Amino acid sequence: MSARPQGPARITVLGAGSWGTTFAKVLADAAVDAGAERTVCLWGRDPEAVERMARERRNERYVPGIDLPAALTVSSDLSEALDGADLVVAAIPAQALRAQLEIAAPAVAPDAVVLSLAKGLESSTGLRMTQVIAEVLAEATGVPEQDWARRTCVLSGPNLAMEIAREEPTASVVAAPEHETAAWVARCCAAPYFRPYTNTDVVGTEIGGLVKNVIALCVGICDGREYGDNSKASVMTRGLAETTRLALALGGRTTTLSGLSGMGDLVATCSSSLSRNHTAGRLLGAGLTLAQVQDAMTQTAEGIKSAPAVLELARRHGVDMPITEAVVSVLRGETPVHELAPRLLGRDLKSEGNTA
Ligand SMILES: NC(=O)C1=CN([C@@H]2O[C@H](COP(=O)(O)OP(=O)(O)OC[C@H]3O[C@@H](n4cnc5c(N)ncnc54)[C@H](O)[C@@H]3O)[C@@H](O)[C@H]2O)C=CC1
Ligand SMILES: O=C(CO)COP(=O)(O)O
Repeated sequence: MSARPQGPARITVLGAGSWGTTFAKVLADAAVDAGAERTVCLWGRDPEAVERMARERRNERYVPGIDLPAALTVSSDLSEALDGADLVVAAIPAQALRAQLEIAAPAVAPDAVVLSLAKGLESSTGLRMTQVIAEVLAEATGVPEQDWARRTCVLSGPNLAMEIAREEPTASVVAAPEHETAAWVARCCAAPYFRPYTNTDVVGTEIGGLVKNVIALCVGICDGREYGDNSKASVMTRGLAETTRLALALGGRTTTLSGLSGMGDLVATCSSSLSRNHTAGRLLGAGLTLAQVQDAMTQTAEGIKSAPAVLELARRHGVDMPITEAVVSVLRGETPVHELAPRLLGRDLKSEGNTA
């Protein structure tokens, strides 16, 4: 692929929830900071909500109290939003991405770079989001899937949207199959309060981001049961071990999992009351049923839908993921939350030596 434009570029963010809105702000602030001729458009599917955003210059539902940058435009018209976009950012929840992208695909330029922000597996196929994106765009445009795969990247890291919206200092990772692509995308989103690192490990970066949601559900359950820090640190550490096993089996790298998009994101999500996955777990741990938790949640907790797909993927690759397995069993109503700890601690002792 040739170098992406150093000069003018048009960026479109699809999805005006908490992360899409926040990341659009990052991109717009980054362009102003760099003095670059980049335009950033945020697309949302609800025309009324988008009109309100345009009028009030805020997205009060998802990022309350945050002013949108003057340079950011908003639209609910897909063709207008995507017209001429060099970089298309997908900030749509994992289970909705395929259907939405199928609608958007005819308006996506055949040489665009696509960046996925979602942290989930598609439950019907077990595919990662970069795989879904390449598959859908190949089907719609006739450009071969491997060409889209080369231009499809992921951004992941300890990135709780609300903290970034408040411009609290944060680091992240952009992973792309080719370093040049990752570096271009990183330049597009490097803002005074947001520092992207780059790598070429798309698989490891995606797996770290999506499995930590499942581990955060388990840590949330510990909080709901009022267990202390030993329990939570044990789940986080062993959670990282099983995440790393899965990532390596799929071709990811250990260094990715010990970095920002592995350990970094796990620590942030499992420690924060801002995390929707942690919150969902805490409510389960406090005794709510899954249906009650889902009713109580107003934003996406990806781990709930992704957990069974993660387990299925792990089984297909012969990877042992006991925490994920236990969380899935709780979600299916097979293991009551008070039996989660005995289930995990009562497993056969193995001679794992210093790998633990
Ligand atoms: N909020 C956060 O702190 C972070 C979220 N993420 C990931 O970003 C992805 C998006 O999540 P959030 O923005 O947080 O979710 P959210 O729950 O805040 O918002 C979801 C947005 O997606 C829209 N949406 C839902 N279904 C849609 C469809 N079929 N077509 C178009 N739009 C649709 C909703 O209208 C809403 O605007 C998730 O995969 C999440 O794991 C990643 C890092 C940080
Ligand atoms: O991915 C996130 C932080 O990096 C956000 O986590 P939640 O989706 O659990 O809020």
